[in-house]
Amino acid sequence: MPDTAVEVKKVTVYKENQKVLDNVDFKIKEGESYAIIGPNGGGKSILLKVILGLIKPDFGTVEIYGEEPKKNRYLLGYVPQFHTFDFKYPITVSEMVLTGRLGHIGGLRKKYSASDYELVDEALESLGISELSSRSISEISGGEQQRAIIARAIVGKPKILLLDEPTVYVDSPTEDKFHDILMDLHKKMTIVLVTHDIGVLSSNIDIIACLNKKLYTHNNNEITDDMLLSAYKCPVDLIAHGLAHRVLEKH
Ligand SMILES: Nc1ncnc2c1ncn2[C@@H]1O[C@H](COP(=O)(O)OP(=O)(O)OP(=O)(O)O)[C@@H](O)[C@H]1O
Repeated sequence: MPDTAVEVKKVTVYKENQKVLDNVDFKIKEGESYAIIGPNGGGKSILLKVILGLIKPDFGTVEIYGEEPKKNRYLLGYVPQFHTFDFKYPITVSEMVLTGRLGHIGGLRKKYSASDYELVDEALESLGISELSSRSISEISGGEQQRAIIARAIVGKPKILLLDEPTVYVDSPTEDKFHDILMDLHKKMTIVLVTHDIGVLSSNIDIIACLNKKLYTHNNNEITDDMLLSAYKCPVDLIAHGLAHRVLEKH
């Protein structure tokens, strides 16, 4: 298997005649943790969907371990934005996590096997929520729901985990624990993280990029003034815990 996990080659995407990604070009090596920050509407969620193969670029290509995303989709785990989940749905935490195995039960079987249930137990344990397995998803806290979503994404044993704003709705003490969880997952898989929250971007993130239609990065974990100025189009100072950015000067 090639050691480049994700390769985004000169990708341009239009939505309603507007360019939302402009010639975005980068590689993520196997085992790297890659964070993408940027202003609202900058194209972060679209980029994740392009990597997942859910949106086909108008120009350019994406490769997951050298193949088009559709072919290697099973290597990807996806944690969508929290608000896309309906937590009023009457199922337990383990039933919700089990749905993450759906894409992996192929052929005529179409039934979960004992190993699917074992993988659910393993995922719940790695997220520290084993004791919640038989609780209803509507009756656990927001931070616990967030972990359940991540457990659902990793139960398919992905090699690459894509997370879209995983700390939204998570308070600061929970966020500290979330950070540990993220670093633990990073030992096992490549991480691609979209976030507004600079608190998550510790020194453990390998590469940080700013996205506002175009992608700006120095291929290291520094956020420099020129990256911010290019992406946010105004002088900004990123601050931790929730706020996307603080504008320093009138713009
Ligand atoms: N289905 C769609 N049809 C038309 N425009 C869309 C569609 N989806 C997204 N867009 C537009 O594409 C741009 C990028 O959207 P995207 O959701 O990727 O931004 P984002 O960086 O994830 O923003 P946020 O930080 O607010 O979540 C936005 O201007 C958005 O309005």
